[in-house]
Amino acid sequence: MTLRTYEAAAKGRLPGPVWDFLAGGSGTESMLTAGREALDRIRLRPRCLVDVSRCDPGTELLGARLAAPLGIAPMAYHRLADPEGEVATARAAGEAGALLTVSMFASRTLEDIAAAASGPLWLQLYWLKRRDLLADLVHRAEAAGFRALVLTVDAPRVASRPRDAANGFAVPAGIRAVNLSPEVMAASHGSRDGESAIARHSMEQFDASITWDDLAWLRELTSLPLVLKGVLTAEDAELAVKHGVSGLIVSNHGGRQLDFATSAPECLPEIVAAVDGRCQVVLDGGIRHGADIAKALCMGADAVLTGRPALWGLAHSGAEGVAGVLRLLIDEFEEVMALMGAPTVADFAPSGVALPTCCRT
Ligand SMILES: Cc1cc2nc3c(=O)[nH]c(=O)nc-3n(C[C@H](O)[C@H](O)[C@H](O)COP(=O)(O)O)c2cc1C
Ligand SMILES: CC(C)CC(=O)C(=O)O
Repeated sequence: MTLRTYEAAAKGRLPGPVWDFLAGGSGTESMLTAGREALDRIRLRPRCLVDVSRCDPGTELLGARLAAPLGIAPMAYHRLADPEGEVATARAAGEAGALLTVSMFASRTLEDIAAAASGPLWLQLYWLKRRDLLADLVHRAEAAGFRALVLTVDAPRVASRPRDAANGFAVPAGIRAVNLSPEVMAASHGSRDGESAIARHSMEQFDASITWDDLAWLRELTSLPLVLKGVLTAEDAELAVKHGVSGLIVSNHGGRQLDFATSAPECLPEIVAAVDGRCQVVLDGGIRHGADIAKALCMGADAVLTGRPALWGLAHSGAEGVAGVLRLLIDEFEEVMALMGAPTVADFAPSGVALPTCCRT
């Protein structure tokens, strides 16, 4: 199996509009390829005659032990891909020793997901106008043993996504964001020609007025570490550190938000430099090979997240498929460690990559 096989199988199994929702991007879809192209242009600089008879891909992220610097990005509605949804994903992530970031729009309850998980869980949030619902989710996540909160900051609204608009995409009946009340999620359902219900829902329910000052409200609610997802500039990284965040996820939202943005791998070096070790940094978007993990680590990331490949695995064969996808990435990473002369994650340094000009600070 390769990731391509999982992808082809998922495409074959899922209804067209669901596939388009998973695979699609915003605007001209320029960002579906931009990050990938940047990653491909980064070349690895291996060292030789290093003892790599034992390679250990293990690491720690926000205090949690991981089998490799790898996690699953938050994605809404895993039940679109498999009836067990996030429960299957959590089992697989635990088995592989990978982090799972659960979307606020998960289609299984936080408690069921936590019961199936044997590895660390983070909860992702969009800032809803209904702060009482955010507070409730945060308290439930704490009680269920989630280890961190991820606030997605690149989506004051869901961007225009031509495929979803053309399909009049709506969340199918029978699949729900079960951690939120049906009234608040109603706009996500019910197809209308030429309009994405996901986008309509975000305009109705997301609070687009929040600013850095509002983070204090979230921080006072909980002692869980706060991670911001979607930061793409050194300026915002600096502000995030000043506001006491524990981590940043450098991300273009898988090409689904700002079209023509600088891509996440291009921004990573400037963000790592700005942060200067004051919080952890994770790269997200287009991670499709173990070598991508190595490249991210050399540029100073602590870990990476993969998104769509996990859903391809889930659509292919449920928990087994997700575990297969994670295993592929981790096995490839281990091989890259050996061939790079980097027996531990700490051995990946800036000298391990030749960066194209687009990725230089
Ligand atoms: C179907 C789908 C649903 C997503 N849902 C969310 C979400 O609920 N919250 C969020 O912060 N990001 C969401 N994302 C973005 C991912 O977290 C991640 O940034 C992106 O998928 C990474 O790129 P990749 O798919 O190329 O690995 C979603 C992405 C996809 C493909
Ligand atoms: C339900 C959506 C808001 C989930 C999302 O973030 C996405 O589709 O990119």
